[in-house]
Amino acid sequence: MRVIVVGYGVMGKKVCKAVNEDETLTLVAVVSPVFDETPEVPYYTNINEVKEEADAVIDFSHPANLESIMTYVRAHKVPVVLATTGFSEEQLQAIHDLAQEVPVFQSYNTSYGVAMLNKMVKEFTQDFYNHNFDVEITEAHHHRKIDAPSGTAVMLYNTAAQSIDGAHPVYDRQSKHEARERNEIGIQSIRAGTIYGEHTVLYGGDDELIEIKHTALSRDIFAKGAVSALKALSQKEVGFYNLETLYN
Ligand SMILES: NC(=O)C1=CN([C@@H]2O[C@H](COP(=O)(O)OP(=O)(O)OC[C@H]3O[C@@H](n4cnc5c(N)ncnc54)[C@H](OP(=O)(O)O)[C@@H]3O)[C@@H](O)[C@H]2O)C=CC1
Ligand SMILES: O=C(O)C1=N[C@H](C(=O)O)C[C@H](O)C1
Repeated sequence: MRVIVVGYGVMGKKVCKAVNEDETLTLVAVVSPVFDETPEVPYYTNINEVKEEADAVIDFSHPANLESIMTYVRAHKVPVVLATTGFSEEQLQAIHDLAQEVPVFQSYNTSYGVAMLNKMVKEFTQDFYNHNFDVEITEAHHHRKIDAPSGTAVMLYNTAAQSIDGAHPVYDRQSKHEARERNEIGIQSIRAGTIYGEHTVLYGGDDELIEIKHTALSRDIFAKGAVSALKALSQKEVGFYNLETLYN
């Protein structure tokens, strides 16, 4: 399968390496507004200018690229893995609309461990909540990260919120000065140093706490997860897939 990688930042470069290491995949071009080093394959600032033939696209870049990526995959009828974070509600709707035309995989985290964490949150939140536990989410990332909360924290919030009537996120306690409501889910972001990504879901009850935490020890988990997702996606019909539905 011939692959275009959109994004040539920290993750884009990792994904190029993961594509090159897979004997069933060929990297044909990379796309980024700026190249701080010269890629070994043809490179472009806009995906719609790519001249090489391609069978799939992987995106680890910025939400500003979504429209041009959608134009490309619609025109070429190829599957796309969208791993960028920070999409708006309108963009997420547009991604679901796109999935009526081509196979689309979208996930704010492509690691196996976070998929399992999300599964646990789906399974346990209702019971904890019914037993008067509060739910709080904390995420920590490197100081380069521009979006907050992290996409993964948004995903974990959405999963937990399914089990809590009237759930709503609270990002800022400093302007509130009120005791927390039962059905709120606090989401806190830390940005420091070179942290690859940490996500903790805290269930806090009377005199007891349970924390479920995922720590990324390398970015390879995201790059390899995206490559695996692409390979699985290439076998799928047109539609929308995430980590919960792709491997079923
Ligand atoms: N789903 C997952 O598992 C994971 C997702 N991510 C997400 O992947 C994305 C990339 O992360 P990372 O590689 O660390 O980030 P980097 O900042 O290192 O790279 C971002 C890439 O996007 C480009 N870009 C930045 N701003 C714009 C813009 N306004 N318009 C067009 N292109 C732009 C950058 O170009 P330039 O160099 O010129 O700025 C670069 O090519 C983020 O959204 C991150 O949250 C990260 C890890 C795992
Ligand atoms: O920007 C990052 O680095 C990461 N972003 C993703 C997110 O926003 O959840 C996934 C991972 O935690 C790394």
